[in-house]
Amino acid sequence: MENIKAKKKYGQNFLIDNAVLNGIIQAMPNNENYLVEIGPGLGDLTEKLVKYKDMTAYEVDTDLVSVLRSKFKDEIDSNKLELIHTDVLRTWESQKTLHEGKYDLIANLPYYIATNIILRALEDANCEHIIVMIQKEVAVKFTAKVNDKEYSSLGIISQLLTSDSKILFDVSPESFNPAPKVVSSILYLRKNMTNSLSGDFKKFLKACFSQPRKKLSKNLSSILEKSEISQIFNELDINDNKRPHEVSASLYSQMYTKVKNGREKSSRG
Ligand SMILES: C[S@@+](CC[C@H](N)C(=O)[O-])C[C@H]1O[C@@H](n2cnc3c(N)ncnc32)[C@H](O)[C@@H]1O
Repeated sequence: MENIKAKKKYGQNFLIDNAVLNGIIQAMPNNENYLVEIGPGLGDLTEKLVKYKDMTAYEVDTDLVSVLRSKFKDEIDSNKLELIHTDVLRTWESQKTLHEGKYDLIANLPYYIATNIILRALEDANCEHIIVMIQKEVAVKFTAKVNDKEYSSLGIISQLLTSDSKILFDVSPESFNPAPKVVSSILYLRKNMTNSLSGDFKKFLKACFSQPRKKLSKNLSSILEKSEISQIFNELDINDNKRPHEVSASLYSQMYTKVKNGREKSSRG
């Protein structure tokens, strides 16, 4: 390693397993989309990706950016690689998308903000595929289906915004330097480009799962009157005994629409 000490605060666990790097390359969708990488690190994945497509890489660490600038001088000079030195979450805050045009996100993500990055990518209208290495535990949540014990708001959001979600393969800690404490997985999400989340849907889900083992109706009582809950459950044929993980993503979406419509009606008087 180029005399660079991994920084914990930036979630730096460098991938050193060539078989895993090749596995990620094989998972790349065969399309005309542009490529975005978050956290190129020492550039081992970048080196393989840039052979296939022009791309942009976002890196927050000043020391790594200078290593990358010299390692990829030719690719940067020929505009095959655009290297942006920034906190990628700031870019999303200021411009809503990481690339003007359809793109796929491929990355070994910094785990301390992995969930946040995936949620931003799911809501970025230009991002079509998300193929990222993250903690297995988080990957399982994004792919969980109704009645799975890991099914929560992440699985619901993922189901509503994607047409395919799966774990491609697991990666053991020894494939990294330094080795993380947990097993990792490559998560694959293909977005349904016509769907989006409305208004405060994420806040609504937070209330629904505030106490995951309690009944959904109990959790909803923190934001709705008892009579509203009964009416909505009746209309959607939801049994009052259901726990939050026993209700489908589509029903959550329909429930939210009813809550929102009810609120709009009452504010109109
Ligand atoms: C798990 S390492 C992956 C490094 C490299 N891609 C690899 O596979 O070996 C995560 C990378 O994300 C970078 N990073 C952490 N937080 C970031 C942020 N907010 N914005 C952009 N990059 C970030 C880290 O500096 C690090 O290079």
